[in-house]
Amino acid sequence: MENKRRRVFLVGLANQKDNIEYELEELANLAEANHLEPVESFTQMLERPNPATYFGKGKVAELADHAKTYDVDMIIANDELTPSQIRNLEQETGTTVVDRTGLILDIFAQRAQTKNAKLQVQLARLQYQLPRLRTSMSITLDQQTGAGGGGFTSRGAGETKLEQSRRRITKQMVHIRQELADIEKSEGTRSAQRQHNQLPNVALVGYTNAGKSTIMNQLLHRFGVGATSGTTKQVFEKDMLFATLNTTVRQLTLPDKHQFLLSDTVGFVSKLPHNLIEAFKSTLSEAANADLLLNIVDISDENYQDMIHTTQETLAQIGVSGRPMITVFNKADKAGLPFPEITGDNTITISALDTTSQDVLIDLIKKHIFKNDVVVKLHIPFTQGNIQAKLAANHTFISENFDESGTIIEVTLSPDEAHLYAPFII
Ligand SMILES: Nc1nc2c(ncn2[C@@H]2O[C@H](COP(=O)(O)OP(=O)(O)OP(=O)(O)O)[C@@H](O)[C@H]2O)c(=O)[nH]1
Ligand SMILES: [Mg+2]
Repeated sequence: MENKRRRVFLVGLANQKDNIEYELEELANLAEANHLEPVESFTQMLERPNPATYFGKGKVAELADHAKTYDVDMIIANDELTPSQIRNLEQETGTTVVDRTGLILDIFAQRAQTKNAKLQVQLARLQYQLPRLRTSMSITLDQQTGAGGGGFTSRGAGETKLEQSRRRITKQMVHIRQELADIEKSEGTRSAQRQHNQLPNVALVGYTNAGKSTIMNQLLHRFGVGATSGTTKQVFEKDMLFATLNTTVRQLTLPDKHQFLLSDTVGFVSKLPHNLIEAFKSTLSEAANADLLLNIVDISDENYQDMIHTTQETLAQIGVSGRPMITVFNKADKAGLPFPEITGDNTITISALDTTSQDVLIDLIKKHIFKNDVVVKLHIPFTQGNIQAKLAANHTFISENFDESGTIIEVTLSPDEAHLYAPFII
């Protein structure tokens, strides 16, 4: 019976503000990503969670009944619960209770590949576990076996043992923070180099599974380092939640020699755990520092409006606000919508795999990041051939003529470059 998936009951509170149907659908997807089988859901209209039992008193009894009727192995709550809410609910229902945060942390733990991502997830998990050491029947979901219970069952442990566990976890957290700081130091150097490079920075952000990595790969394939020889390194893309956990930054060079940096980032989901956001802050700084955000939206998903809302909320949570943004409605092929199509200044509908879509997207990106570029005429004396060579390496000239003392070049420059070459402008 090793492959039998555990049956879970999804429970949540509905209020005026949130769209509970969508959130429960999301929760079901998260559960499935964790190899669990959602069998039923249960909601209560309640503006605020009951501090002791999450649901109101009468509802808890009803929930206990339902849990028996449906013979579930686990109850999953749509919000992050306090340690005592988990304990009380488990007592009254006789069933293991896991919350949304625990579920998301477990998915992240499964997905983490790089050392950085592994450390970040581990830190977030430890932070989550620390106040819950004694409270849950089973905090970790054992992915391999799909069996109930896991590493952190310290219920009934003596006080000293609990103290020991707390101390061990705190020590581990200090250690991980140190390791992360070391990694960041070396990466910080890299990003400082990039800043020196002064290339515009464009970041792909958005809901998980929207197609961010696919777009990144398509553009890398055409304009990335090694594109001409077909040796571009690709990022991981897959039809699953949270395929990407670490940020990848790459340089793109367009046929007109314009260059910019493109970064692929971790996807969002509503109520992304606070601990994860904290742990992933340095990873997400790429988006925070971007000159332009591309908000990738899966237009073929009927909940796409909620997903846009989730992305906006998460960006605000990580402190990204007021950045120029293009909304990219992706997967138009799947949605049966015409593509590519531009609406206004900053909305575009595309299919990631379609070359024309990619071209139109690139043009729109260029309009934003190179909008302050100016066309100038330069007179470069023959004695300064090195300057002309440098310009030619990074620009396509609009025109090139000669007089008796030098070359007259018409070219598009960024404001910084225009400043740099000011002595030659005629
Ligand atoms: N039909 C269709 N499928 C697409 C398109 N773009 C991406 N996909 C598919 O959508 C799935 C998810 O794509 P990813 O690029 O991994 O999505 P992501 O936004 O990077 O997801 P996370 O890393 O989990 O946040 C993959 O199976 C892609 O092949 C598209 O334009 N049309
Ligand atoms: Mg991805």
